[in-house]
Amino acid sequence: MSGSHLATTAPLGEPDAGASFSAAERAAMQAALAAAAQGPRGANPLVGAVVLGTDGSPLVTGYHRGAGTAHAEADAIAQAQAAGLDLRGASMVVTLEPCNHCGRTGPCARAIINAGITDVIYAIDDPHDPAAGGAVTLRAAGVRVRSGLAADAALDLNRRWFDAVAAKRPFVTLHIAQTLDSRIAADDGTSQWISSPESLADNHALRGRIDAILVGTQTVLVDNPRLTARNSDGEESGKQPLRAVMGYRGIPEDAAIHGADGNVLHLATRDPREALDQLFQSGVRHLMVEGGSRILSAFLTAGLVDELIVYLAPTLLGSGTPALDDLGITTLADAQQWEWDSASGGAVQMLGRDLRLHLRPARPASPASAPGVESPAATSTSSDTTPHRNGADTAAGGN
Ligand SMILES: NC(=O)C1=CN([C@@H]2O[C@H](COP(=O)(O)OP(=O)(O)OC[C@H]3O[C@@H](n4cnc5c(N)ncnc54)[C@H](OP(=O)(O)O)[C@@H]3O)[C@@H](O)[C@H]2O)C=CC1
Ligand SMILES: Nc1c(N[C@@H]2O[C@H](COP(=O)(O)O)[C@@H](O)[C@H]2O)[nH]c(=O)[nH]c1=O
Repeated sequence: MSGSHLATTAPLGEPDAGASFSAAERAAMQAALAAAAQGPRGANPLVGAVVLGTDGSPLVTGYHRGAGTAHAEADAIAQAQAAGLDLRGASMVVTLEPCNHCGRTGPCARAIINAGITDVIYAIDDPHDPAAGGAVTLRAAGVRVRSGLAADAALDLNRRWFDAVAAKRPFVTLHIAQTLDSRIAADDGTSQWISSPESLADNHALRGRIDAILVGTQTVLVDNPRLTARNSDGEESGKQPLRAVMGYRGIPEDAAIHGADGNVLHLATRDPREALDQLFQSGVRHLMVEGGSRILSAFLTAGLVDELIVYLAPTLLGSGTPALDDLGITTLADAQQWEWDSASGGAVQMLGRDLRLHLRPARPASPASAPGVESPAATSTSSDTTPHRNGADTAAGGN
């Protein structure tokens, strides 16, 4: 999965047209998809894996917990080894083709072979060059490999991640900490704090997982923020994100954002795509856009937001800075549509007195999806052998 950084335009491979799957394998794939959804969205795709014993019964379930941690397959194998299970002759059901590269956590194809697993069933291809994919390595070692099971669901789980990688830009999480009446600051510019301590802790945990955090120049001038990841004692904790500021105006020399490490990037642009390009070139694969309203709106208008986290406080201001500026929408038909994202902690969480709302862009509407018109996509269950993504909008990924 750390191979997400290796973008390519190679199309995903075709599913195994003739592959058939047992009821136990189908059930295991559903469990693997559910496990995958427990991971955090970000630089790597969500991936889950279930190991089945020789009698088809599930032995262990693993999933990927984010960049730098064990891949789903390695997580499952480690659990099995910790439990003293012998995996020789076992099957592995996984939501993405096992990786074949040595990232930070070692190639999963090799780990599967070493564990003695003899059957691998995966949903969709690792969109790296297929010739370099884990399936090739597994088959060469005599492992029986089948793919295409629940391909639609597996693709949908990470669809915005696939899009981001194809576009060679970071995965973008948007943060809004707002009042019930959609204000992110009061009329006099005060805003600390609208969020509950629990929401702030959640936000700091997120800051510790991302590669970079971005605000507008106005937020730097008004708030003089540090933008570090800190623990409940206010101390910097763990990995710190690159701090990025977007806008033409310069950053004051004495601004707190410089910090002790000076790990700050001034993006002298008002173009979100240009900002993302510069961040991508700096190695950023997961960006959190923190605000303020004009920056949030610029990314939303450009369609460059993959995940939305709204901390909603039961507070009213009546006036002040609105969460969002103009999105260029003048009629309801052009409204942006979002859907609740049940992955990565769920769609709605209570954080102290706040609600944490988690959303992702709705799937593009098809003409048949108007009210009263039954959409085949909405009514059919996920096909097990539908074609994988077509090559046009796919790129790198990998597990
Ligand atoms: N509650 C919350 O979650 C948060 C609240 N805030 C609050 O938000 C307020 C600031 O919000 P806001 O005034 O909207 O300022 P922003 O922080 O969004 O910064 C706006 C500035 O960014 C530059 N800029 C860069 N790209 C664009 C673009 N595409 N469109 C417009 N401007 C761009 C412009 O400055 P330039 O002339 O330099 O180009 C512009 O003046 C503060 O009061 C702060 O406290 C901020 C973050 C989070
Ligand atoms: N007011 C507000 C937020 N404000 C954001 O936090 C920044 C301050 O960061 P720091 O200096 O590191 O503590 C500020 O500039 C703005 O980006 N965030 C939230 O989660 N909830 C809130 O109520």
